[in-house]
Amino acid sequence: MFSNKYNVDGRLVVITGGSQGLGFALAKNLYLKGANVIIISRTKTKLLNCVEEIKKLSQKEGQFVDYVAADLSKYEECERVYEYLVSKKLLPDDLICCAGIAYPQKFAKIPISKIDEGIDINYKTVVYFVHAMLPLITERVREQHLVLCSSVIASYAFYGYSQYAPMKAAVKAFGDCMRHELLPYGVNVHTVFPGNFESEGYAQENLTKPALTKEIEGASPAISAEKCAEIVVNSLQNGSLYIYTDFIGWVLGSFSLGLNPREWWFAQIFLSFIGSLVGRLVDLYHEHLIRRQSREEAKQK
Ligand SMILES: NC(=O)C1=CN([C@@H]2O[C@H](COP(=O)(O)OP(=O)(O)OC[C@H]3O[C@@H](n4cnc5c(N)ncnc54)[C@H](OP(=O)(O)O)[C@@H]3O)[C@@H](O)[C@H]2O)C=CC1
Ligand SMILES: CCCCCCCCCCCCCCCC(=O)[C@@H](N)CO
Repeated sequence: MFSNKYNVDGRLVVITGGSQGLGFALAKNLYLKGANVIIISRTKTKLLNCVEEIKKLSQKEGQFVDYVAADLSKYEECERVYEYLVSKKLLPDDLICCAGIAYPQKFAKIPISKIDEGIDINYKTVVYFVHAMLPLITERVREQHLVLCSSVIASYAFYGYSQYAPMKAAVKAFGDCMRHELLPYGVNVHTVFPGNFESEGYAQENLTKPALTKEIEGASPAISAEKCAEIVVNSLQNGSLYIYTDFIGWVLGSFSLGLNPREWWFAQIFLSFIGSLVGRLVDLYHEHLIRRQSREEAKQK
């Protein structure tokens, strides 16, 4: 119906988790390309600093940047964002959901509060926020982009990510449902499957991340948040529905194609064949690492 390409200039983009990491990098990237942006997160002081920094990148007269401080894991706060937009007569063109958190640790060592936090921040901020925004999204048929942040972990869940991987798989599934349901309204639903990138959240998660988890995910060296944002925006401009930010993420996504959106048809189909042949061997290698570690731990006792 509408082009699935993304023309940034003059659009109004609302970014959740926009006060740091990927969300903030995306806000700066899009603002530099002429978009108007509204960033949302819980901490007002951080948001105020971000707005000041973004303003310095202004490209033209009247370009707009604003913030809303809200905890989007609470539905009333999502409704407050909706009311703010309506009261200011702001109709977003695009929504980017970046809020997320990981607490990598052996499951037995994860307090229930961290499991709740994983559900709240990775999942509820997405479904509650999109639900509250629906009246604006479905108001009339027009080109819109809904961008959800999942993770490579949704293609391959492994040791240490029990608090996080299920939520990112849920975000992927939610995006797939929305791609169908919002199609009649001109909404392109894009799901991002980032590999590791540097951010405040990434630094925090590394404090609890087991050595084995670090070893397995070493295949995805952290890139800068700015680089990650640039890849995401380029992919949006190319019309990609599933967006990968590094090679290993693209390979793992190709290994699990199923009925998913795909590009480079032959390359990805070839890889999905390779994946069905050798994928289990990769996992068996990781099982070997786990057994080796538990033997070493047993020796030390
Ligand atoms: N960094 C990485 O290696 C990877 C990250 N990802 C995903 O990419 C996304 C961005 O990651 P990253 O930049 O590292 O994240 P950060 O942890 O650095 O930033 C998270 C942002 O979300 C906001 N936020 C947290 N909770 C809420 C809430 N309840 N309501 C509103 N805003 C909230 C935070 O601000 P405040 O605390 O003030 O609310 C902050 O702005 C996340 O979804 C993450 O899971 C995926 C793959 C790899
Ligand atoms: C031939 C194929 C070999 C495959 C080897 C498997 C390697 C797995 C790499 C997965 C990297 C996961 C990065 C995302 C982590 C994330 O989301 C957190 N950092 C959250 O912030």
